[in-house]
Amino acid sequence: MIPRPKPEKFRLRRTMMFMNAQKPGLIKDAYIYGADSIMLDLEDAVAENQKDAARFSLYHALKTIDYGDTEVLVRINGLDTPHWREDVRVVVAGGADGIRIAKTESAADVRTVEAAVTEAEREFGVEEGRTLLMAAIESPKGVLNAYEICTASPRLFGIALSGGDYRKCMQVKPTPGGVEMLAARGQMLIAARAAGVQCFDTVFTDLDDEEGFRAEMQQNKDMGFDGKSLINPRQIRIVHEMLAPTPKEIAAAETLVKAYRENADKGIGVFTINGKMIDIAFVPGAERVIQLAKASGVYEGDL
Ligand SMILES: CC(C)(COP(=O)(O)OP(=O)(O)OC[C@H]1O[C@@H](n2cnc3c(N)ncnc32)[C@H](O)[C@@H]1OP(=O)(O)O)[C@@H](O)C(=O)NCCC(=O)NCCSC(=O)C[C@@](O)(CC(=O)O)C(=O)O
Ligand SMILES: [Mg+2]
Repeated sequence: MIPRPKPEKFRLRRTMMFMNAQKPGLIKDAYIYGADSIMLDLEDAVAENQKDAARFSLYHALKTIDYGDTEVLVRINGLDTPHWREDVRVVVAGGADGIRIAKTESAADVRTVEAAVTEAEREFGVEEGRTLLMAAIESPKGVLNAYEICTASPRLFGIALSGGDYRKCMQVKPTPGGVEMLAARGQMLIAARAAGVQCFDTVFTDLDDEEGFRAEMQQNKDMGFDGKSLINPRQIRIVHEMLAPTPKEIAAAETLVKAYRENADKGIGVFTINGKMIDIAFVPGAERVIQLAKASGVYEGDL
C-alpha cells in the first residue's frame, strides 16, 4: 500500500474532479492534472451491473497508485441502494482520504455512513476518525436540511450542490444565468458558513461551452464557494486561473494583514487604510487571498 499522510479536514479544495472508478485509463494518472481533489466515482458514472467491477478497480488503484498531494475522495452509492455499505468497506480498506455521500437528505444519512465508516476502520485497523466525509446535496429536501447535514459529524468537511439531480427534482433545466439554482446555492452557502464547513458548487457538463463555464465560475466566486466539482481536466486550469488573485489584490491583502498585526501589537483594533476602515473582520478575507496566491504560485511576499 502507498502510505498517505493523515487527511486534513480543512485544506484548499478549489477543484474536485470526478472520474469513473472503473476506468483504469482515467484513474491511473489522474494526479498529473493538478486538481486539488479527485473524486473516484462508484455512483452514477458506473453502470448498475458494473458496481462490483468498479469496486475492484478502485481498491487496486488505492493500493497501488501514489496520488501524492492530490486529495483522494470516493463517491459512494446512495443509502437507498444495496451498494453503499460495501463501497464504504472498500474505501476504508483501500485508505482513501474521504467519502462523498451521494444524495444526502438528512443528518441521519450522514450519521448512518459515519457509523459504517467507524465499523470499517475498526475492521481494517485504520486509525479511528481518519476517513473524512462530505455530503452531496441533490434534492430540495437535502437543501432544506443543509445546516443539520453540515453539523451531523465531526468528520464532515463540507457540502456540495449536485445540479443534475437537483434540477431533475425541481423540474427545471439549466439556464445561462443559473437563476434556477440561486436559492439552493445561497441556502447551502449560508448553512455551510454557519456550521463552519466548506461549500462546493456543482459540475458544468457542457465541455464545449467555455464561456458558459467561466460565467458560472465567476458567479461561484462572487457568491463565495470554496470550490467546484468538475468532470474534465480542461476545467481545472480555468478554475485555478479565475481564483488566482491579481497582483493588486495580493498587495492590498498583504498591506492589510501587516497593518492589522502592527496595530494589534500597539493595542489598536480599528484603523484606516486609504480612508477605509479596517478591523479584525477583514483579516480572514485577506488571509484567504494570500493562501490562494500561494496555491496559485503567484505569491512572492513574506507572509
Ligand atoms: C465527459 C467525459 C466522458 C469526456 O471525455 P473525453 O475523452 O471526450 O474528454 P477529453 O477532454 O477529450 O479528454 C482529454 C483527456 O483527459 C482524460 N480525461 C477526461 N476526463 C477525465 C476525468 N474526469 N478524469 C481524468 N481524466 C480525464 C481523457 O481520458 C483524455 O486523456 P487522453 O486520452 O490520455 O488524452 C469525461 O471527461 C469523463 O468521463 N468525465 C467524468 C464523468 C463522471 O465521472 N461523471 C459522474 C459525475 S457527475 C454526476 O454524477 C452528476 C452529479 O451527481 C454531479 C454533482 O454531484 O455535482 C449531479 O447530480 O449533478
Ligand atoms: Mg447526482
